[in-house]
Amino acid sequence: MPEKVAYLGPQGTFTEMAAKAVFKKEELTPYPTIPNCMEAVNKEEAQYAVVPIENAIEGSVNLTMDYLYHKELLTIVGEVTIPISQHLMVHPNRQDTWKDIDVVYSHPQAIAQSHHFLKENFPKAKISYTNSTAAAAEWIKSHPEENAAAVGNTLAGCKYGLSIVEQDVHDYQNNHTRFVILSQKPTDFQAGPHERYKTTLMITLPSDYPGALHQVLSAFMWRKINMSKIESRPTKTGLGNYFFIIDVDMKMDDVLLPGVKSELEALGCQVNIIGSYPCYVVKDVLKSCGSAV
Ligand SMILES: O=C(O)C(=O)C[C@]1(C(=O)O)C=C[C@@H](O)C=C1
Repeated sequence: MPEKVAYLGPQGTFTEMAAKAVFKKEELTPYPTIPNCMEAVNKEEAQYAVVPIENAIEGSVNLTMDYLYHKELLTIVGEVTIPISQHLMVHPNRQDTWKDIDVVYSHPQAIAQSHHFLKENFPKAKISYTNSTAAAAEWIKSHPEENAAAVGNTLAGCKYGLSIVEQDVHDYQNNHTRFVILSQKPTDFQAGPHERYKTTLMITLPSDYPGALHQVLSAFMWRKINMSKIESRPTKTGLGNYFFIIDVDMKMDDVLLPGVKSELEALGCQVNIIGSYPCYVVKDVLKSCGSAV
């Protein structure tokens, strides 16, 4: 039976590009928001969800992090990293007058990645946030009367018949986003050759005391486990209360990571291992229409 995969839509998002790298096109179903994608898996409407988790310029996608911790107890079964190029796109009617636009639509991550470009070129334009870059492109297509542009990718430009008037408007090169594949239960997800394995832990400290974080880190350090990411997020229970998200460069094993977990639990920490998964890296994404539409 084919899988059903919920991804942040509509068609033409970066998330769709990431999802297509590991799933068949027919398996993909767009959902309007990141929480909707995650809920779809929890309600068993879909077996998997693909959602963004971190961008190289703007950092973590907090909505995904927070939903994983506070709302939807899902497992990360895979990761896909793709290159990100943001373009400025207008309705074809505005191809020659785009320099006069007074509204720019896009997802907050895309706007933040293109902040300097927008400030330099459209200092007076109003910024209007959408649930995704493709939602911005779809809006421009259906509102030719608006003097507006969208920031998004080539796939969306092609799908919604927009004119790309300025390419690569993101402020820093080497722009990449990591996406996670989520499922209800750990599964042995495989989609061809992967680059490496990672394991993600969410750790809540019992209370704030001197050296607490140092103790947590030392449980990894003396076992020589390499961390590829550590980040704190508020537990939403009061100022100064955080949980930590830690990615380590290894597959779940029977000795080292269970050892870390018991050591930290003995210190009063709450430790959730939210996935041990293969990481896929996509080198090239769509650069011109052709197969996109
Ligand atoms: O809006 C999209 O196209 C998305 O897939 C979301 C998203 C994100 O949330 O980071 C994905 C990649 C880009 O960094 C910009 C936006």
